Amino acid sequence: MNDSFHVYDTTLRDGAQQEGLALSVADKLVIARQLDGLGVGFIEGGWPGAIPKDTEFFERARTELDLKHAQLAAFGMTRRADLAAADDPQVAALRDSLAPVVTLVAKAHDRHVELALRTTLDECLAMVRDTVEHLVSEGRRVFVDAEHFFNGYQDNPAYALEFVRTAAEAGASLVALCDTNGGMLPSELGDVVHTVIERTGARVGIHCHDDSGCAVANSLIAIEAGATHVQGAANGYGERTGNANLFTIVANLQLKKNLHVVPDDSLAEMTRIAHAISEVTNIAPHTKQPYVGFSAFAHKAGIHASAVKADPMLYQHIDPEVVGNDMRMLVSEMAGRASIELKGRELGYDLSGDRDALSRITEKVKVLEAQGHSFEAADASFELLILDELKGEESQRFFDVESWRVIVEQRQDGSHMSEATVKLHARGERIISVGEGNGPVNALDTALRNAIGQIYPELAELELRDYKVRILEGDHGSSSRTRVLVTTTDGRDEWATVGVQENIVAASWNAIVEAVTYGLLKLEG
Ligand SMILES: CC(=O)SCCNC(=O)CCNC(=O)[C@H](O)C(C)(C)COP(=O)(O)OP(=O)(O)OC[C@H]1O[C@@H](n2cnc3c(N)ncnc32)[C@H](O)[C@@H]1OP(=O)(O)O
Ligand SMILES: CC(=O)C(=O)O
Repeated sequence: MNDSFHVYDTTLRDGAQQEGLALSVADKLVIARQLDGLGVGFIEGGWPGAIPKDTEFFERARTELDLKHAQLAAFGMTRRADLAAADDPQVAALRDSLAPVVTLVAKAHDRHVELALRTTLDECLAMVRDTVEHLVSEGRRVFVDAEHFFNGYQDNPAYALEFVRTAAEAGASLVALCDTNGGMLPSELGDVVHTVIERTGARVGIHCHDDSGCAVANSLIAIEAGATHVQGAANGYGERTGNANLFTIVANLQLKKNLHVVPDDSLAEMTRIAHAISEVTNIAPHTKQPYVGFSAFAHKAGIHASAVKADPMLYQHIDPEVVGNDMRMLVSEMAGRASIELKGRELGYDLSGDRDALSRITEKVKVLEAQGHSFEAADASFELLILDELKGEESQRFFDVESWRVIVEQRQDGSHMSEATVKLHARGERIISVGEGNGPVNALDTALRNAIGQIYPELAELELRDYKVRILEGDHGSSSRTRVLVTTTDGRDEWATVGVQENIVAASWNAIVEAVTYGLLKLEG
């Protein structure tokens, strides 16, 4: 571990303070392994003694975690006022967690000492001193989180500075200055960090919250001002608007500030790690998250695509591969020929030599988007459109639909049932099939699959995974156009198709027919 600069992760403690986030001990162990894979120096596991799951986490970590890079830190408060550190059960729990590092939180803002702790500034400093000395004498490395440091410094700089000196003199390896309320702006925060280092000589870290939207910027400016330890949480998790996003900080330091804070090959795993952690937290990944978001390198505007075709770096601040992400082209009404060419390449079609086909596809996309289609989230429909242009519609028709109909029935017990009939022609046969379902779309899907399943039994593998409806032109009420997006899977891959019609069932039918056509094309190889 590089001790001259620390990346300290607080996902399992401060990140877990996020509304809607509840981690089991098993979840915490999985996340710790992912963070260790990223190469962070410290993982704050939680607050043993205060939260039973966190006590268990540290117990299980001893046998179940084999960390390669990180050391575990146990978080907790200093001794209570008027209690010896050695006699305080909370302090004992930190010691007994056997974590090599203990991070103590203490109040660096005089107003908090008076109103929340209801003690004197001298007693609060003594609480810091005694607890640090006790834990250091027990062989622990101690970090101190100076809670509300920046607001404290604004109100009473003498006390805030004395707080830092006291912690350092007692043996704390560093004092992390916390923007607990998250309201600081970069220039002011940077000046304070600089002054603290100059006036105390202590090793200083930074811990920021994002209430002013500046947590990452504040962390970076603190590091420029001399902080050598940065705290943050995966995906920016945390109470209120969250903690500083550790992934953004790490990528910025490594790629923009030339600070080698994690191994290069681990940085290339960052997108995967960010998404793996989202899976565990069960919080959908933030698509616009810098560096690791699904949209972080997605290009939509035609002008951008035409420049990206010449050199992707004309519209990207880094090569996405460095952080394990991908560049993506989005096809929409904003596409130009370059967007279509690049998207085609992404899907495995070389359209570069066929300017006419590119123009026709671009035009078709614009017309269909104007009618309500959205190809951005329906790659499979776009691919069928390319194939129509390249091979002709006939070549990819596995079946011709003669007609379909569906009824919805409410029964005496209040339950609903739908029944669909589909008539189609495939391989020279006329097939009539019926399907039942809990709704009209389900019934139609079943009827279609029953019909062509007789000829293409492979179709049994396909499954409707997701179904989204959007009413377009809302001012027309029930006569508005409807866009349906359907996601289908064959158990290995997923693909999305789109259907647009005035009638919601017809829109769904179109999306399903495209989904099945695409599925058959895939199965055909
Ligand atoms: C900025 C941050 O995010 S800090 C981390 C905050 N995280 C958490 O609070 C999560 C875990 N917390 C808990 O489980 C509980 O709050 C506990 C176990 C710590 C304390 O629970 P309780 O004893 O019931 O006290 P309660 O939560 O009501 O109040 C906190 C007490 O700690 C005291 N306290 C707060 N900060 C500190 C500190 N840094 N050092 C010493 N005492 C402190 C308060 O004065 C208050 O004392 P009181 O009980 O005499 O009024
Ligand atoms: C310690 C901490 O989480 C804070 O002050 O924000």
